[in-house]
Amino acid sequence: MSKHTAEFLPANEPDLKSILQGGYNHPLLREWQSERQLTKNMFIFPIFISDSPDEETKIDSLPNIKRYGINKIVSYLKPLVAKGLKSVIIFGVPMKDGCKDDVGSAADDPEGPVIQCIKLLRKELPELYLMVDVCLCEYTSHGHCGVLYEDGTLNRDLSVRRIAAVATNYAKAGAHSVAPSDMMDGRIKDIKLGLMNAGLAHKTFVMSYSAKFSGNLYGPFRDAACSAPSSGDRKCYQLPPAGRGLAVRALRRDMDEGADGIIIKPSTFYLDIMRDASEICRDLPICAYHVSGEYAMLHAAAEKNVVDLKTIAFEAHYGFLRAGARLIISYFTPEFLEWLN
Ligand SMILES: NCC(=O)CCC(=O)O
Ligand SMILES: [Zn+2]
Ligand SMILES: [Zn+2]
Repeated sequence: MSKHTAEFLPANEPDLKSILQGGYNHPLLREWQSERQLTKNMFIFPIFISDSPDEETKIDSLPNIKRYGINKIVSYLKPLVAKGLKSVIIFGVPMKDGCKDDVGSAADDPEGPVIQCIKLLRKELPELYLMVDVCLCEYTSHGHCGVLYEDGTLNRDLSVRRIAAVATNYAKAGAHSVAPSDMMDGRIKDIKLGLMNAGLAHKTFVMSYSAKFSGNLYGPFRDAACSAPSSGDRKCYQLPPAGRGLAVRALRRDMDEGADGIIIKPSTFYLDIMRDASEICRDLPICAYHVSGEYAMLHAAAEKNVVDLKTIAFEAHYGFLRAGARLIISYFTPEFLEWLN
């Protein structure tokens, strides 16, 4: 061996698997290393529609997000659609005095904000895919997600019947997809039956919030939707945060009842459940819901210069893809429509 080549040889036996950096030293390589990229069509944007037609109100705890009235929503969404927004999830916020009752009649009031919004957006933005959240909490006087017995516990049968009726009425009004977030046992089956009876099952996507955990991350949403329960909490129907086994059972059940897609909510704190869902429900699209509290925390950290907002948002959302999600409900949607250009 010449003096010249010897200096290029490692002193010891080379470990050919030890060097990884050659695989990601260039920006293009870093893209090649991600199994999947974020794309605009994965994003579903939550919107809040109230029953005061001209409303446009900032929500202090939910940065950059406003509650809109029916006269304001089209002009807000139109530029986003032009930038590539494909889909929204609609939340109704009835605020008029006396509009809430014990069965949540305002949810599917033909003159109420949700039905009016569905009809308006179908007409004015026909290319936009409309998913509608189905729950009773925004519309009931007690603020719970179902119908209650007199002792305040949940009447499952009445709740599920009511929720199936609401979902069917949204589909009749033109919703492409209904997304029950109430967590009542057995509602997917009843919603599917309701849609079948109405002749709408073949064109309505049932997106189940299968694994929705109770916890401390929904505060800003409750400010936006005015939907905090007036007494008690939601721990008897939303899943306990440490209950992985319950989540697995809920995933299996909703899939067996005919769900077309599955939501895991919240997202960053529940990536293991997202991975479980992508394995258990591997034939269904899995959707991560990056909820209001997660979004607000990232904003708060960015304001304190603890993180860079864009970098941390990409990092969080890449996590969902890695865990197996194909869709993302995110308040960052307008930003990603810019960032993904
Ligand atoms: N059904 C929607 C929620 O309950 C809350 C979502 C959020 O906190 O963004
Ligand atoms: Zn609810
Ligand atoms: Zn909800």
